[in-house]
Amino acid sequence: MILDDITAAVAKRIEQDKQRIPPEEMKRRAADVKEKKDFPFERALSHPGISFICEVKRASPSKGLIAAQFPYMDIAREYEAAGAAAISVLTERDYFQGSGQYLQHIAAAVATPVIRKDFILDAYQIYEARVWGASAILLICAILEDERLVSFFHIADSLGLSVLVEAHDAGEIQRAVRCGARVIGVNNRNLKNFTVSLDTSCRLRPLVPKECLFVAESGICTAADVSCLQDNGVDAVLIGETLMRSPDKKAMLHTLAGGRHG
Ligand SMILES: O=P(O)(O)OC[C@@H](O)[C@@H](O)c1c[nH]c2ccccc12
Repeated sequence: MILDDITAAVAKRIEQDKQRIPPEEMKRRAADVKEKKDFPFERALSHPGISFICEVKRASPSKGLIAAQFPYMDIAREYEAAGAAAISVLTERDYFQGSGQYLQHIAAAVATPVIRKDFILDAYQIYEARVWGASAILLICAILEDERLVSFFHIADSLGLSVLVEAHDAGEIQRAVRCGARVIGVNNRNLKNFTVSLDTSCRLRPLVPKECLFVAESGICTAADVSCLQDNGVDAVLIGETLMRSPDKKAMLHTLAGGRHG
């Protein structure tokens, strides 16, 4: 299964990274980061109306190479200028052609909160995210048992990092709520077989308490998709491919927002 292949590759990378910067050193560097810990990611998504999390993604296992040209700094600045509430940066190297460097450079250049999009399997990656300047991380229920989900949530929280907890079915939503998540995302893409259905978000929305922010992720292509999700009580949408393939990202974001944005 693809998810197992990805997590195996990520686990290997983590071990290599720990050789370069040992865990104790990474932890120390994270503690030294001076920025305020006031959860800007959550604040940005709390604004009235639907918020857009725009993703910087070069490739994916389901779509292959998405952006042959990848001027990631220009892309991030364009998202910011277009009014993105947050910017998601893929940092997974083997399957998404991402990099921690992309995140580090982008977070240093924009005021918009940045979320580290990766397969977090080890607390080391959470300290790394803080060192790189992220405001939030993704935790995926499907790859973390409860014990790690809870402990990673608390580590991130104590560092001032917001956590987007990703679920794909009712059981995972329950686990996300129980771990204390304040932001819950439903991935419309099934990571086991890559099928996409926006109905997944709409079906699961009522299972998430009103106090939580709800993010619909993946497969969002049109203004009709966005307005349908908004009608179903979604607070924010996470959009990658549609924006990455669009030569004029600002115009595309405006279109997706039904002309009400940017
Ligand atoms: O490109 P899309 O279909 O708009 O999807 C964006 C985002 O939701 C997707 O990249 C994603 C959602 N959850 C993930 C977990 C890991 C890697 C990637 C993802």
